[in-house]
Amino acid sequence: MEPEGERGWDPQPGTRPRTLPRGQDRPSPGEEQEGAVVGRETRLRVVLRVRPLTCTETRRGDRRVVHSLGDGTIHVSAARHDATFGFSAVFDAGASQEAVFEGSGMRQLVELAIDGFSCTVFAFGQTGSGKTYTLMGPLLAQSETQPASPALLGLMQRSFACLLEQSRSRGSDLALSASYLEIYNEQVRDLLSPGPPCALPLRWSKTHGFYVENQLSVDFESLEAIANLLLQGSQRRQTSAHALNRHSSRSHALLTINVRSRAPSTCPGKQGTLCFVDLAGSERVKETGSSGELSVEANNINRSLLALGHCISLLAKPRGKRTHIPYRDSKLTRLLARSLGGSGITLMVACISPSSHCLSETLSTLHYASRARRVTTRPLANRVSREKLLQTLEKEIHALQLENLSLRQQLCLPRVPARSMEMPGTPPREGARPGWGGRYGPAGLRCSPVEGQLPSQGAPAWPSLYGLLRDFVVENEQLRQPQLSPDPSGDIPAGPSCRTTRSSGDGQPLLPSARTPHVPTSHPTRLRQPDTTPASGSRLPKLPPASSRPGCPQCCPGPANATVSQVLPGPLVPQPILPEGNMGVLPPGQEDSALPGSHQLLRHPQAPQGKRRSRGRSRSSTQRHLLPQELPGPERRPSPEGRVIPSAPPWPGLPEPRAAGTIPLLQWEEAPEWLAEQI
Ligand SMILES: Nc1ncnc2c1ncn2[C@@H]1O[C@H](COP(=O)(O)OP(=O)(O)OP(=O)(O)O)[C@@H](O)[C@H]1O
Repeated sequence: MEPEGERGWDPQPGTRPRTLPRGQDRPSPGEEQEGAVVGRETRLRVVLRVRPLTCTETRRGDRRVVHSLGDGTIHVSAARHDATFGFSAVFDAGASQEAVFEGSGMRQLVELAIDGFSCTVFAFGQTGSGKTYTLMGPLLAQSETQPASPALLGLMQRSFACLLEQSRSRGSDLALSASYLEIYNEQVRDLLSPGPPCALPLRWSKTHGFYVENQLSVDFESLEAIANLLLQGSQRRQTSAHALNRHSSRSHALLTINVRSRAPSTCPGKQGTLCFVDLAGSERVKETGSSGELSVEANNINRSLLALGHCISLLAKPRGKRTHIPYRDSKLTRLLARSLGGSGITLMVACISPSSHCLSETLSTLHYASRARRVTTRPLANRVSREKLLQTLEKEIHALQLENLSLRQQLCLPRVPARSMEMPGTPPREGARPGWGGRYGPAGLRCSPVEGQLPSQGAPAWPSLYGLLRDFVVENEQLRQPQLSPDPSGDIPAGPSCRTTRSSGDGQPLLPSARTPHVPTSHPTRLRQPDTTPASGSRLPKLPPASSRPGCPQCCPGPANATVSQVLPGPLVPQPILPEGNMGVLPPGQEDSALPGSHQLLRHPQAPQGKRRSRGRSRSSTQRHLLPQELPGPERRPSPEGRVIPSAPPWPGLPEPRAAGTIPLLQWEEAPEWLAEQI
């Protein structure tokens, strides 16, 4: 029995890292986060899973050389090897998937992610040792013919279910999104974006460490949606058959769930992540019979695992004696930097085969895992304060103004319409129609701060900032439409209120079931616009401000909801996907302001552009958005194939209160008249 404290972060309720009051126990500069911190030195938790002997191993007459002794210890007995290893938990060949989920502490990890921590679980071991099976169940093998039996579902699916269940039972309103990438031959590739895989840049920022630029994030609200994302992303992952595994993963895969709580305006919001890392297995080319491309892959896999092992050995030393940790030696170690040595909470699942044939690899995994148990992190919960959110919104507005201006220049339109460049708080000019300032300022809702100023306590600027932001986004969308997808029918060129998904038949079968329902062309949100062709010849349909779009009484939940959900392309809050080590995800809470250009969320360059879907947040819906590059210079835009389409606005978690009479909520029949008036 190992002493208390040697078991890694304890999965028992009540002994989890505590959240301290703000300002107490300040973290080191690189780790500074908004709001509460924990910062207590916490060991990685390492559990071991032994898979059963495979048919091939049994046929070959291999002997079992590992035996669980109970109480977290395992004994290896072979001719020249006799050793015992201790772990936080050991799951023998007979252990069910459920037992692994419950016994590994995975459930507690999910709760910690909801509490705002950056949590990581990664599986490692030799090829064919059961890593993918432990994390995902027999996902790929069975999906071709039939779905996996519920009893075989892995840690991932069980965690998704637990997350959604917890979210419901706590009554908390969680915004969930997922990103999924692989590191294949030292290239980081997005598994959720459509089209052929292309390498994404892995960058570093002084304040936020390593992050993947332009990674796609997909919102989800149901188990079915996230399970589909997992399945379809995994089908895009590189796999091959070799002598030891018919479905061998040739890349390291990182699936990250961002958990953002929509806290009331008075409290800071929590932003946690839950990252699943399915490492490719180490392999001896002689054993697997790999040659050609397979052996190149094997070399890259082994090299990155070696780099990981090296980092772990150095991290296992006491903090005071640690030298430089060479995270930069591989993409994998860069992305895991935060989980291993930073402020995350990490669970490692070591997987081994019991076969005598795999003895040396098994011993190597066991030594590796034992070392990892000495690694410590200082978990920090991520909080985002109102002030930070306001700053983000202001940056966002500024960026949108610039983008708007640039689009107008490209379209040879009048430089700036008076209303669109007014900042909240700017007094209206004599005789001018109420513009942004008028609609959202004193006469409308509440005063917003001028740039660089934070609102004083009790005078919240959110609604006006959100409204302003949203209107800029809508206007940008309108400006982009004529350039990007002229619609010869004269209909609104698929504005943000009528999104459709790329159908599975258009050569981009990605994630069909994970999306919001298609909005039929007859849906009232699909407005017809008067012809507003400008002198340049481009069509420039004008839409009413976002807030005034009529809702559909049949399928939109309510006026406020309808207004918001039909117009805006993005989800609630900026969802950058960068991280420092933690699976390529920036420490939540730092993301937004951290990244150059991350103030603006863009839909994926390759996203469908012809039609768009309604943003109704149906239970099984997903929305996709992407971290931008810097604004808005043409040289930073993706190629025509992957051009930047309208920015998805950051949508704060709080429902925006609209002052009665400021922006009319119209019945559908009243819309044309109101539109005409506006135009
Ligand atoms: N606990 C288990 N119970 C039953 N079958 C298992 C178990 N673990 C693994 N297997 C089976 O062993 C085979 C190899 O498993 P898996 O693909 O998960 O290995 P892996 O470690 O991910 O390999 P690679 O590194 O090559 O991707 C699969 O056929 C899987 O179904």
